[in-house]
Amino acid sequence: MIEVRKLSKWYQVHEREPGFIASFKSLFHRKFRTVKAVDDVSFFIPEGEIVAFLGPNGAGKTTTMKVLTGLLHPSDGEVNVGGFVPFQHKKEFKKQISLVMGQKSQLIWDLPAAETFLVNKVIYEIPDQDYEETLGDLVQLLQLEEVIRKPVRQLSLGERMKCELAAALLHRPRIVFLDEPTIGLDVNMQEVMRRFIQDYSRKYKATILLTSHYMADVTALCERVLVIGKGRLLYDGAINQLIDKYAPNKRIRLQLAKRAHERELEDVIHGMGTIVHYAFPDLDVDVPREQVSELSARLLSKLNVLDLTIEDPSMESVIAQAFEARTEGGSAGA
Ligand SMILES: Nc1ncnc2c1ncn2[C@@H]1O[C@H](COP(=O)(O)OP(=O)(O)OP(=O)(O)O)[C@@H](O)[C@H]1O
Repeated sequence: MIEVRKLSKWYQVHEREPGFIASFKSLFHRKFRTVKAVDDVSFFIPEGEIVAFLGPNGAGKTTTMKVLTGLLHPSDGEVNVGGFVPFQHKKEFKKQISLVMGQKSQLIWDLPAAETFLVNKVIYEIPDQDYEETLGDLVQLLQLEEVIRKPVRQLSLGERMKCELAAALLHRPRIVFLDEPTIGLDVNMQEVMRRFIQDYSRKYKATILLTSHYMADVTALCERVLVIGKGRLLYDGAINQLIDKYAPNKRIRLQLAKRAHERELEDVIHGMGTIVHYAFPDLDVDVPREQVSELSARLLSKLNVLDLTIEDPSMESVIAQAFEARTEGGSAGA
């Protein structure tokens, strides 16, 4: 469904030195530098799969998505999306895909979202009956009855993002690219979006490639992840294996009611975890995932605890570990 073979995308960046004279000279002698945003990347995503595309800032995720949606021409390599070559801009191709960018809006700011929906109906030539049916579904699933009648500028970020998704999915694309769809949303709204993305993929057998900096999005939606760093594909495989390999621990954070000596704490932890921070009343302990419940129970029974929370490592730290391991000489793939 999405086939990427040895894709590279380079940008030519104009190098300008600071200062007026240097700027003036650069009008006549332009210096360029090549940025390899995507470098020899290959992967295949079959129909109906939701895959996360992860990597630190500037890794090349958005550039890859732009090539896959036909917004950019590849510098090298081949790309096939749903049977089409994206940069040929075939009308049929546009009807099959959608790109949602959490930080960019396609909605018309001063009008209600319902008006943008009508514009999209015309652009994508959606038949009346399909339009009514899909719109009804989207409005119901995303609880948009009231929201789509207000001017977009009056909407909250969460309401606007729901409308962005609805606008992008009205033509029922079979392949959806989601660039940070939950960015800036509160925890409840992130959950609503995740459930919706999952339902949409199931209902329409849609293939989804998504980027997100939130670990919860990735673990809830995807079994497979692609990790990219400095334009190179570092990992392509199961998220569980990525986490087992690069994030084997969880962090238990405690607030103690009574001061305890560090030696006493070590006795309670009993080699099951490692104290990473202790400044009364706060205590942080890293523990292998499989021992989280046993150690939590032990800490609660042996210490005077006011509060206990269990945290996953951030996606950034998992990726940073994968990146370090790869630059020390690993290879992409589980
Ligand atoms: N239009 C452009 N001209 C020149 N360089 C660009 C352009 N767009 C992106 N780049 C560079 O290409 C590299 C990859 O950028 P890209 O936006 O694809 O990364 P990303 O993984 O999506 O990052 P983020 O998570 O910050 O969105 C970066 O070094 C960026 O500065």
